[in-house]
Amino acid sequence: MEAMRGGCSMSFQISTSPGGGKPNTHNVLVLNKNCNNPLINFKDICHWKSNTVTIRKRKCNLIFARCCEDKAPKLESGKFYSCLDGSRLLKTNAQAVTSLLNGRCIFLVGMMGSGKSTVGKILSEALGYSFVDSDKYVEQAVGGRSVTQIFQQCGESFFRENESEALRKLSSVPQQVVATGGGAVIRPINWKYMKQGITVLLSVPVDALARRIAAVGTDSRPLLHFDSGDPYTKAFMGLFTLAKKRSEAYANVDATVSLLDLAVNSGLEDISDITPTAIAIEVLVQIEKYLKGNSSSQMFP
Ligand SMILES: Nc1ncnc2c1ncn2[C@@H]1O[C@H](COP(=O)(O)OP(=O)(O)OP(=O)(O)O)[C@@H](O)[C@H]1O
Ligand SMILES: O=C(O)C1=C[C@@H](O)[C@@H](O)[C@H](O)C1
Repeated sequence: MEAMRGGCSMSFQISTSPGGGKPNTHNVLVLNKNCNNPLINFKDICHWKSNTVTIRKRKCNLIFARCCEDKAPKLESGKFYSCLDGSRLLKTNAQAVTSLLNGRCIFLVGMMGSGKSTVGKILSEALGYSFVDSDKYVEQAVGGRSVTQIFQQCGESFFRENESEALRKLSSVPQQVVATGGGAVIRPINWKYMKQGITVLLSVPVDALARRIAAVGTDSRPLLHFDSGDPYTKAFMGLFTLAKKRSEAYANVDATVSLLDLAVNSGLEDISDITPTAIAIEVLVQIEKYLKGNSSSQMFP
């Protein structure tokens, strides 16, 4: 029992059934993390066993404990990301993926507001990569005009030409995380450029996208400019139509991070409870899965 004292900040109920033939006891998995906020009162534990295991290349002390029924912690299983120290987990995952990437870029794709820039910045920092926002790259390339101004003054096809040119140039530079524009997926030539690296889709339900965009307004999103409706309705209507049109194009990605799946697997009811760091970690997990299952991983380019 001394080994646990001053130890566990995180605990996990892995079984709600009575444990090991002892009535009124529950099996509990405790992750020992050297902090002074135990979720289980040690006097409630009637039996325990400790084991060191490696989870995603990180050594953890797992303690399988059995405690009285009404004293079992009320946490649901699967809350790894919210419980573990996110930034350390991010670093560990980034280290594992860096060597597999061999300098290849990551192209984050997804609808407007899906979090490509927010998550991309976190990822780039963890990997020691540069971060580039393709919309901002285009804005600079055409003399500092905003995306909205480009759409209004020169039309969408002019913007798309410049977007393709930006992706062509970006695809020849190693070690970058690129947040692509939401519509980058619609031109086949862009896939040729993006496939020089690893493409990852951030899949977010339209309702959540509309809420995020409505919170900051639709001014900077020319494809969501409608005459009538409140900001949420305008955003929802436009995003719904675009998402439907683009669903096949988005399916070309190498890996997908679905916020709905992530919420379910983490035991969260609301996807807005998933932090950008947790999403960045999941991007790395999915990239690792993709690269390990893909024997054609080569050195950049
Ligand atoms: N995980 C998240 N939870 C809640 N809000 C988020 C999350 N990620 C991003 N946001 C918010 O959503 C909005 C859009 O995020 P961001 O700019 O990163 O998306 P994007 O995919 O790069 O958009 P665009 O393609 O239009 O540039 C921002 O206000 C951001 O703060
Ligand atoms: O979804 C889209 O087509 C767009 C998304 C933005 O990132 C910008 O690239 C532009 O507003 C168009």
